[in-house]
Amino acid sequence: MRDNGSGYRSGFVSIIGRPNVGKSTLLNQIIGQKVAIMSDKPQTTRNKIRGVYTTDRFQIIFIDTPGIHKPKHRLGEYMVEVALRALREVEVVLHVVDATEELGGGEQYILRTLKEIETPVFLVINKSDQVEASRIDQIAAEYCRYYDFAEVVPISALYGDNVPRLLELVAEYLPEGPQYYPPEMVTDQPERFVVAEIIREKVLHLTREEVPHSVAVEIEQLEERKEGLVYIGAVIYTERESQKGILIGKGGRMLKEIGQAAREEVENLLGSKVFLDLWVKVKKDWRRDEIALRNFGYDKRRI
Ligand SMILES: Nc1nc2c(ncn2[C@@H]2O[C@H](COP(=O)(O)OP(=O)(O)OP(=O)(O)O)[C@@H](O)[C@H]2O)c(=O)[nH]1
Repeated sequence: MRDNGSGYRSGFVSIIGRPNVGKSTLLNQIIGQKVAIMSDKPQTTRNKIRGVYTTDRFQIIFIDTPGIHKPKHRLGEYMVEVALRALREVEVVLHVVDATEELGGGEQYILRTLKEIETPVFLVINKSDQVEASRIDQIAAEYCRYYDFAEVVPISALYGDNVPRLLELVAEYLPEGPQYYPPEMVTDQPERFVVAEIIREKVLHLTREEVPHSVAVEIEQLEERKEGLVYIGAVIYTERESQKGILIGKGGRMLKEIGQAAREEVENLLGSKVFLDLWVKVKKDWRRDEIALRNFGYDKRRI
């Protein structure tokens, strides 16, 4: 770890934006490996650090902060407050918008709410590969009518266009600080954890209602069996027998679908063929069980 005073800069950055604007794609482009899990269901991410980007001059730690959504009920208002508090604690907020979408009411709500924080907010206009260059200026002007952005940066998260420039700009806003994490570390989530998250993501995508949030995944084994083939033994835990039934599905169809989708993605992550051995077990009320929570990686002491 470097000391203060060396000119080294470091700090925490949050990526926010409406669903589907490309937040996960951006993070993956920056970190260069799949670390963020993508899902269309809220509260997918339970762990805080999503990625670390290190150079010899600066280190940016991307952390997860809840997004701002128009509250539909009292709890919603509370959640907006939680989100704002989190955004006040970072050095820079990257507000990602989709260049192919019109600036709608949901977006205006976010921009109004952001006025309650002092943190510098960048307008990151994503999917610039999809529109004419002249359109970018129009979009920038439209958004800047609602909010005084610290910087406006058009990018293509998918192709990486202008992403290095974005990172350099972020670095200018970071205070002098230590290198919190070793340079080779891109996430505080070990490989097993990322694999477990991928499986959990598939469960979230493919199941409904009460099942998703009662699920935890444990990787019991992850080892290279022979050249280019990795064996992974994983258990999906649920809280009730009925949920187990849903996860397995008729004739095992659901479990097969989950396994297939997860396997393809894990193969991309690990860069090798994968044999994914997936099991479903019931661990009654695991969410209220401290030891089970710790075993699944939700350790309060590490947060
Ligand atoms: N053409 C183009 N497509 C992009 C770009 N960035 C993201 N996408 C696509 O947009 C879709 C949504 O991207 P995600 O990264 O999942 O979006 P997100 O904001 O993380 O979405 P949520 O997890 O729902 O909040 C995906 O199909 C991406 O491939 C881009 O720069 N150009």
